[in-house]
Amino acid sequence: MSSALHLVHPVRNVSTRCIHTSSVSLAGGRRTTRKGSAKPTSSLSTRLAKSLQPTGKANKLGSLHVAPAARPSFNRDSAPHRGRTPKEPSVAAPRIPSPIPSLPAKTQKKDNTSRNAEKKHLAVVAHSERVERRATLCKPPSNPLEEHFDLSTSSSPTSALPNDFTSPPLLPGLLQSLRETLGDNSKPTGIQALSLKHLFNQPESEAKWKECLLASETGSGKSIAYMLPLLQDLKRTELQSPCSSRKLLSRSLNPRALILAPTHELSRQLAGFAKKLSHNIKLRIMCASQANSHSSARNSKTASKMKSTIGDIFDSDSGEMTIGSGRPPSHEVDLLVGTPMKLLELERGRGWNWEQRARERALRISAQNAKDPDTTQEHSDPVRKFWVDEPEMGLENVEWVIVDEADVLFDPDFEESTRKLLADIASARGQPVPVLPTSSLSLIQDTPPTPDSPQPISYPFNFLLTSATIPNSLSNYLSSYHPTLIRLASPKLHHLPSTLRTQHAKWTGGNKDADIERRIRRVWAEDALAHAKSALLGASPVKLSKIIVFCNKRSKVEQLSAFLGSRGITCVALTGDADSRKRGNNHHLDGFLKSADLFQTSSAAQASEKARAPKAGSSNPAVTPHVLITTSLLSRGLDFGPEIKNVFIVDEPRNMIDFLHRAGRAGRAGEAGNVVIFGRGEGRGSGRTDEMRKRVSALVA
Ligand SMILES: Nc1ncnc2c1ncn2[C@@H]1O[C@H](COP(=O)(O)OP(=O)(O)OP(=O)(O)O)[C@@H](O)[C@H]1O
Repeated sequence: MSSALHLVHPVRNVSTRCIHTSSVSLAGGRRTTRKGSAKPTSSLSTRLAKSLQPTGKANKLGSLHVAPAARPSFNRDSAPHRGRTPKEPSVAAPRIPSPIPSLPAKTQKKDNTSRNAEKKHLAVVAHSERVERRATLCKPPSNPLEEHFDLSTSSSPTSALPNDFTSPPLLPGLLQSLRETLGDNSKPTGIQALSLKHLFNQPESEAKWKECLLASETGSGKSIAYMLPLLQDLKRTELQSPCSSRKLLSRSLNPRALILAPTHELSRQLAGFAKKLSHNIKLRIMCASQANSHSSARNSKTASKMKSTIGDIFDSDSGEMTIGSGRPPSHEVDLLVGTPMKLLELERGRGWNWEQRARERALRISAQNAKDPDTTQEHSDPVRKFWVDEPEMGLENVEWVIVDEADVLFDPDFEESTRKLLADIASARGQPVPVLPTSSLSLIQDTPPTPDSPQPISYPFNFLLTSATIPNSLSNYLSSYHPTLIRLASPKLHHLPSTLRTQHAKWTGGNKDADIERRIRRVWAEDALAHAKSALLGASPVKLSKIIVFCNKRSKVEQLSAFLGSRGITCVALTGDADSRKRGNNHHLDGFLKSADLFQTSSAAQASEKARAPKAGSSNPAVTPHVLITTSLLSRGLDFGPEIKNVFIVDEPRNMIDFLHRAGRAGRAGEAGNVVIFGRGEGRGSGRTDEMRKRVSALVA
């Protein structure tokens, strides 16, 4: 290949010039301007052929000497479109002397030898063009995703990976729960096999603690990949050190492991999943994720849930936790799941940051007043009554921290809380680490270390991060501060799941909401057809698909929901501040989330089991919501059920990371799914749609 190209390139340059005689300067020939405006005495190929005539010198085809590639004098596109500014300034190419002086054209007669040479030359040119075309087609396109993803995170070697959950041996109870959840014949996915191989052994180096990043495409089972080593280790250490030998701790809650997640919904789902997996090994799992409700003890659903979990440290009437009672907790919590903010509140005390928030607010207002003195605002905080309380959680026992959706928790919105919490755990365990100034993470560049380079951070606990997307900022942060961290990545990282089909839908130019409605009805019409076919074949019935529609703005979510409602399509519309999110459970997503009842008490589970039994109208989209409209809020980590076969992306996502997570709510765990991307077919905005299409195709596995 390479030798062919060596031969080809000089010829290709000549041939290109040969084709565009209208626009180039010919090496050693007359300079032509535009087609027809000059009369070259012979074509370039003819003259080249002439130059190849055997002259007794070593100018045979095998050692073709062609003038080095001369830069075209102006852009190819500029000549036929007169009046347009050429993209590049027109620079006259230097006249390059022909390697062989050509014979005067008038006096030269074409004899047989020269005709043969010309034929040979034309064959070479044609061949070189073919090779060139093929090379262009085979060349990998420059990846349009480079600006978002760290594409250097290569997949981990997949040789000699366990292909069964029994190797290395899982605790029998854990294996049993896993089989109850996934089925008897389930096999580990790629990322789970990597986890089984690397996270079940003690670290080989002197370091006591594991540091690892688990990265694989959406829906590939990362939760199990980190929960198995975590739950197994928690149980193993519990068996090795019975309760009686543990330290008496002053706080009510003293978890041994934390899972951090960006939303309450995800925290609840993860806690439920961990609970199900640890059912047989009897670990105590708790979700600290109260919803975004007003901070008041009375409203706290978390408190009542905690109460039922850890009994007598709660006031039986008010549902409040009894703080500072001096009594050791009657039950310990092994694993606590929550958002970084919620966990900080438990650890530092509710309202720990209100003073700081008030200061920041005062600064913001005075800056605003300085800018616009006419609209002077009050500097002092309005009188607000918060329920401020003492810390409730101790971190001394924490031996595992899992950062789920790590790229979000280390992005500017979350990084401060995440790093504060990690630093607090390290301090509580007697090994303080420096806390970086806010927002410095995103500025870290992947540059060689210098004396001023950041010092690596070594946390005194097992530190696992996981995500389906590794942006450059996270990758650089990890390289700088956690250089020894192991990166385990699946081969399909930064690709859409292979079972997910992408479709592009064009706006008709009229009412966009009506376009969306039409597309929804088209999905259901296809379901009805498939159902009719399967009924004919006696196969199992096909259910009406459920659809998630992703918008960018709250107002759009509300407007679309109202429109579809008026057209007889009942929807669940969910935005960040929706009241339904304040209830402290995931019931607002019932019918969409997979196993939404996992973490409920048994009576609640029975109730929802009853509620899930097919009812009259349950397949009627006018009665039971089959469409969930939301923003990127729900695009992260949530495991939607297999009924979610379609994701509609109606507003262009902020970036391709966002796109990948939105699309990844369907096509999970090997289920088939479709992602429909809406965009303009022509006119204004169609350029962006084309760009999007290009980027999406780069994500298709
Ligand atoms: N080995 C397996 N065999 C079959 N199903 C599995 C297996 N592992 C996980 N699953 C199922 O796959 C689904 C997706 O798993 P999970 O939510 O952990 O994916 P994820 O990689 O964390 O996705 P995301 O990146 O969106 O957070 C779950 O319903 C889970 O039960």
